[in-house]
Amino acid sequence: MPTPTALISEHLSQDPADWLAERCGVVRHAHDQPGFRDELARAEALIVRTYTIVNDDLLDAAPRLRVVGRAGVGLDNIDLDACKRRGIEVVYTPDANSQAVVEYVLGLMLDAVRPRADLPAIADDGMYHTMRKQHVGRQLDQMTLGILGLGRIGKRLGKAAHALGMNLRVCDLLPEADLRRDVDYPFAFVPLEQLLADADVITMHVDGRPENRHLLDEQTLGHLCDDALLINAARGMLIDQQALADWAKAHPHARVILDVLDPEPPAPDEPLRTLPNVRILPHLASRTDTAMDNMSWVVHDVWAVLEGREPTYSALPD
Ligand SMILES: NC(=O)C1=CN([C@@H]2O[C@H](COP(=O)(O)OP(=O)(O)OC[C@H]3O[C@@H](n4cnc5c(N)ncnc54)[C@H](O)[C@@H]3O)[C@@H](O)[C@H]2O)C=CC1
Ligand SMILES: O=C(O)C(=O)COP(=O)(O)O
Repeated sequence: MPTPTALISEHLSQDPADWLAERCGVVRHAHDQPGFRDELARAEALIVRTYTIVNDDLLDAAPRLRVVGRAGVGLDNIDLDACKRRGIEVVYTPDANSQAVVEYVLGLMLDAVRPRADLPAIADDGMYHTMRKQHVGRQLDQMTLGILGLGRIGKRLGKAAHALGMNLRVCDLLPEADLRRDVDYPFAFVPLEQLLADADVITMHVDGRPENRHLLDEQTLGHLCDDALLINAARGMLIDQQALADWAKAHPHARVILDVLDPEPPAPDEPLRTLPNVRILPHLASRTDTAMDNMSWVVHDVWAVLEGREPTYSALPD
């Protein structure tokens, strides 16, 4: 076969990129830089992460494309139907960053109930004793965790949270029996509204399918406890941000941690930016060296498709 070209439009670790370059042409060109469409016109493979929007408009400019590799998990930036219609395979890396997300969310929870990282250095003995009086935290084993979405990430997080003694509530679209088959720890399976009402900490791990847009809106947010801690490290589009800002303003004892927003980065006038009980983080959940490498090995499946072999992980239904 003539040597195909793979176009890499976002970060990819060096070793996987080198591995692919030993097999085919590799071009790195950022999706938001001039000249991207010219490279796209020559590419048989496109390797993306979160921010390259693969829709009809992009695919119209990619007549030779045979495979899109998503280095990562979320597929909401890729129009799977459009790819399928054109016979373009989509491959991705399920579970490549689950552990990174779990450790990140656990860290956020631990720090929220008992802050350590931001404590000032001890200046004198008076401050030493004052700090001991002031900094009394809470324990996770006294809390209920609501996991919205018991998929790959949610299941691992549930295991860790159970090991720490947390009481678990779970909401998922899948049948309860299917979920229980995959986990060996106890949880209560509840509807969304009950999960929001019962939990001290709510963590979101559902996917960004279009129907999930504004899953948390003014109505559903109204079920949260006044002092809830809400963490979203899944997708920004899951939450109506104006409704969340209104809710956070009205509930000063509640806290919100958002690793993801819609759009990213958030608009300069995004109301959530200025609220003292809202913390915005720049989509960091998957950013460990291990997870970034794991995701980048999507090149294995990209190359499999280019060679006419079955990929290990196809994002397209048969
Ligand atoms: N912030 C970050 O860096 C990262 C974010 N993510 C996001 O996390 C999402 C979840 O990842 P995985 O656990 O691997 O996905 P998954 O597909 O294994 O799990 C998603 C679960 O959510 C459930 N679900 C979907 N819609 C629902 C709804 N409306 N109500 C209740 N349950 C619902 C599904 O049935 C499934 O069990 C990804 O789709 C991605 O968007 C993933 C990795 C890193
Ligand atoms: O895998 C996912 O869904 C992610 O959100 C990972 O984010 P990234 O593409 O590594 O910035």
